[in-house]
Amino acid sequence: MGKIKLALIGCGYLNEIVANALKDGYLPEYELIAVLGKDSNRTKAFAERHGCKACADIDELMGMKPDFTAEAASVKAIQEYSETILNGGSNLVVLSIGAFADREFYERVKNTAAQNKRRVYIASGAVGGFDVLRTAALMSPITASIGAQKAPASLKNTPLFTNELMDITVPQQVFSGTTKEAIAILPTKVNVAIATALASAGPENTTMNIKAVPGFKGDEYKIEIQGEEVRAELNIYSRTSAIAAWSVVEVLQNAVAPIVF
Ligand SMILES: NC(=O)C1=CN([C@@H]2O[C@H](COP(=O)(O)OP(=O)(O)OC[C@H]3O[C@@H](n4cnc5c(N)ncnc54)[C@H](OP(=O)(O)O)[C@@H]3O)[C@@H](O)[C@H]2O)C=CC1
Ligand SMILES: O=C([O-])CC(=O)C(=O)O
Repeated sequence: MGKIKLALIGCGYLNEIVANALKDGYLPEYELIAVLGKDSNRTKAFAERHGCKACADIDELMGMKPDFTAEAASVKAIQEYSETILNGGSNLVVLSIGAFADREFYERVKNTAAQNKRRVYIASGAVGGFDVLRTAALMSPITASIGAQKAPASLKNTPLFTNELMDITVPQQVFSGTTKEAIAILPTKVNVAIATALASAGPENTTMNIKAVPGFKGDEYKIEIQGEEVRAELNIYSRTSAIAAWSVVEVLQNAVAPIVF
């Protein structure tokens, strides 16, 4: 039997890790066939490094008939391409989960996947524990929250950044609200919050707070849920966002594994 055809959307930091993991033998069932980026030179360079086709647009990518398409690009990419990917007969692995904060879009993508007998896989990204969140939410209504610690500099080029943040000497809360409000202002920083919310109390009902912590390196998330019988607290620290790429590798392994987690 031939290998499962994998296409990638995004040719940046995370998909470089995914493509290297494939090269290093973590995904022996798959072959990388194509990549779609934004900048054509970067896309071509990535394709050359990894021995696959550089595609200029989503139609060219889908023309390669991928079985799985893994996204590490942007919320906009998921908004623009998801339905084309599913209608084209590919499963979809998503990291820019923030796109699904929009209920109507989420339902549309869900229906498109079902109609095409394909699946959308929500990668655990920089957090995890979605199994326990989903299980608890089945048993009773739950409350859910996610707290994030980030370095002040990591908030640059976002509405939460002020120059004063670079001089703080104690942690400072910079955001408090719902996960839906958080992703609207931080589309590249809190996809984890929407993934957590979709697995628990929903984007409108899951609360989020973000603290800027001086001298902090990496990201730390604390997820807390409370149901009638189940309480869970999950703390996930990652020094870099590489964990998100490896979570895609884990999804791809799980999708073809005889024993499924
Ligand atoms: N769920 C999670 O836990 C996490 C999710 N993420 C998400 O993953 C995304 C990728 O992260 P990372 O690899 O570090 O980012 P990079 O900026 O390194 O790479 C992003 C890549 O996607 C490409 N891209 C962006 N928009 C589009 C588009 N519309 N169509 C095609 N290609 C596109 C970029 O192209 P170009 O180079 O031309 O700009 C670039 O190649 C982030 O934007 C973030 O939203 C990140 C970390 C954790
Ligand atoms: O890397 C992280 O910690 C999380 C992130 O960017 C996201 O959720 O979009």
